[in-house]
Amino acid sequence: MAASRPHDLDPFSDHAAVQDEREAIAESTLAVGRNATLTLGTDTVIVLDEGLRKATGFNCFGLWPQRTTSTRSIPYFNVLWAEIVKDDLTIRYAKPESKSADSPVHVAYINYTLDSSAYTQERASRWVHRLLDRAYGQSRRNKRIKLLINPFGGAGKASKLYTREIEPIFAAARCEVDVEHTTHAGHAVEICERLDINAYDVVASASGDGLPHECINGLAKKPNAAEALRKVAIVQLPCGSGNAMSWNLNGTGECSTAALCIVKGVRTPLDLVSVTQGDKRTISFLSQSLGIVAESDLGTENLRWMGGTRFTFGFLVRLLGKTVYPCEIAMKTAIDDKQEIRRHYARQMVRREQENPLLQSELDGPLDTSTNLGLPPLQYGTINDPLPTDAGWTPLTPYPTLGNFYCGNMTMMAADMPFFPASLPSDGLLDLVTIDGDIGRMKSIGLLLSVPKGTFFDKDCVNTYKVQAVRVIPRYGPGVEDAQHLQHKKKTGYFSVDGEKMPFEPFQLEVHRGLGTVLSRHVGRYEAIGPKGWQDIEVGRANS
Ligand SMILES: Nc1ncnc2c1ncn2[C@@H]1O[C@H](COP(=O)(O)OP(=O)(O)OP(=O)(O)O)[C@@H](O)[C@H]1O
Repeated sequence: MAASRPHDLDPFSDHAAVQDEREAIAESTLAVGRNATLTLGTDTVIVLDEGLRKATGFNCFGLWPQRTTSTRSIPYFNVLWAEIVKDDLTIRYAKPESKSADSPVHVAYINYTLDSSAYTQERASRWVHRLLDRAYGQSRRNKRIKLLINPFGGAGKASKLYTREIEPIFAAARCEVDVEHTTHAGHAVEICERLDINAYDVVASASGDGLPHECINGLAKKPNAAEALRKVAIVQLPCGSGNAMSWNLNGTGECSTAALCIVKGVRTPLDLVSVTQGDKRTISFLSQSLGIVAESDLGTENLRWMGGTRFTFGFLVRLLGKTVYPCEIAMKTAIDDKQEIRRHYARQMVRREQENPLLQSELDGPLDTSTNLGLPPLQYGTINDPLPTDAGWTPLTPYPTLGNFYCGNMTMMAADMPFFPASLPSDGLLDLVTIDGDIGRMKSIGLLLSVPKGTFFDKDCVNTYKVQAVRVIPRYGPGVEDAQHLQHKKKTGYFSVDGEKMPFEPFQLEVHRGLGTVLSRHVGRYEAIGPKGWQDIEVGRANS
């Protein structure tokens, strides 16, 4: 039989390769006691242990104990750490509390005593090495984390959530954590402005999206801002009400699962946006809104007692009132057609697949040293400069019946709120949506309901663009006489950046490709499904 032929007689057999493969298989399994083995599988560690086979009751005749399985598999993603101390091999892992996709996790472990022979110890130590290689892949081990807790975040629960759900995961993963509580608004900006960027890999905020926004702006104030934003990854442990950063990068609103995702997170460059107003430059990572979204959030602070429903309530009140927010808008547009936006998304996703095995240093690209590592200069000037006339800029155009101006740099604005399905972390483009405020009421309500269903992008009344820069001049609010004739003259206005209230005055946005760094579950993409139909678009692999 061919299978039993010695390999040296088989002209098609590569003896060395077969031998290597046999050794690899033998090396991947470790005997840990008389009745137990640990095997490095494709995606999981397989634990085969007769001791796991427990009697759990009796069969229908009540005679024989029923047996459970003697195997268990632990996904590499969930393995937090493995080590041998004296003769004890311990693997600590994050165990989901239920089978639901967004289940919280808690730390669990398996432990075996090895025989103390030099041979076993050496083999086991090699095996642990290989397990950790697989468990961490491209992700950095023993991350050094500066952890900021907003004690008022998440209705005051952030400190408790940290102690109960987050700290045990970081401790089990052997991360070095330096905790600091913020004592006032703007404290995270001060901490990050002073941060020693060589001492930490990550700044994590146990908070809503407000603290990550402050952290980015703190790093942006350093004289070596570009270097700091490149070196230190900004992440969120979801303790607020929206938690968009965590939903986009880790696909979870659970603190413990987010902690696991940070332990295993890979560095991903993130586009950041400069917002100029007057003489001030603010950096944004998530969204910029004017009109109905900004007002539903910032204009309903007096309704905080309503919890999360205050946003929907504010939205409906303004929709039903057909509120309009007249503005003048000029934009530097890159793509203004929905099918082209889908094609762009498909191309970028193919590119991500191809670049996945690349080293992180290659993914980041070279750092621009022409600015002495400070913030990049503004290519289109500030709001105070004359409107650029470069190709691609539209003239300043009146939008007399605008209902919503909404720019997004991430897909999800909160759980079940995929307002920007085509957004990508580092395509160098912002996703802009404009909607008229005078559309019919039924249409408006349908629009609101279409967001969680994922059909918002395809609605005819939703205008979508990919832009590099935008200038907006509100023509409503205090001191604007020409708003008088409008159906609902507004006494004031709201402009929101990353959910934070900004002065209500003209502004200009400019995106900086990959200026920031975050940790994500998958290299270079969000945990989102993308605009409907993008998978059906053929994009050439070679020229993608
Ligand atoms: N000790 C503190 N006292 C008062 N304000 C603080 C303190 N620490 C942080 N802040 C401010 O709280 C604001 C909101 O924080 P954050 O977004 O993290 O939490 P949240 O409001 O619970 O979440 P969400 O924005 O999702 O509702 C931030 O802008 C920050 O400046």
